[in-house]
Amino acid sequence: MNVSYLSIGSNIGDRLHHLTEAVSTLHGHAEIHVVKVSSVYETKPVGYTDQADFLNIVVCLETTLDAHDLLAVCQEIENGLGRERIIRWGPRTVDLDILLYNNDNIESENLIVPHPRMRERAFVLVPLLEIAPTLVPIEVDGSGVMRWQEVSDVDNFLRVGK
Ligand SMILES: Nc1ncnc2c1ncn2[C@@H]1O[C@H](COP(=O)(O)OP(=O)(O)OP(=O)(O)O)[C@@H](O)[C@H]1O
Ligand SMILES: Nc1nc2c(c(=O)[nH]1)N=C(CO)CN2
Repeated sequence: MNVSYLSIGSNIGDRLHHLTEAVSTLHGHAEIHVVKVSSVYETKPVGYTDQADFLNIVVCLETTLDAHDLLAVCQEIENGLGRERIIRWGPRTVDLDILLYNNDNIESENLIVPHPRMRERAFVLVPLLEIAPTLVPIEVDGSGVMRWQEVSDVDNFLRVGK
């Protein structure tokens, strides 16, 4: 089973409805099981700033789809909810980005994973931290390539004090 994390954002129309529809369509797919959904965060637009605030979430899912087929499902959901691509980083009814797919590094023409801008985006990192607090980026042997992996040995930690 493959594990993937997606970032989902919306800043047009009924933003919460768009997020809910995206999650329920993912979960309704025969080859996708949504495991965790973060809280909903209202965030200031990043990149192109002259647009409305976003609602953002991150979801964790298990899937038998490969990463490219998962991207196709994400794009079908975007199109189904009326996504139009007019301005780069501009307003959208819904946007689904693949952040991580297992521990894979993918660089194809239409898919880069881990998502190349995820480490600069608080609207990604804060909900990701909420649902995956032991997932950390670790550089592979000084190569500049980052792998996100679970830190080990946390099971025996005991939180003390506050
Ligand atoms: N990890 C990824 N997740 C989703 N799309 C990706 C990914 N890597 C590459 N892409 C490609 O990026 C293209 C543009 O996607 P989109 O229009 O949603 O970009 P964006 O969300 O506005 O910007 P950003 O990529 O910075 O989040 C898509 O057609 C897709 O093929
Ligand atoms: N706050 C916020 N800003 C963005 C978002 C987003 O989802 N939330 N998505 C973008 C392109 O993926 C660009 N800017």
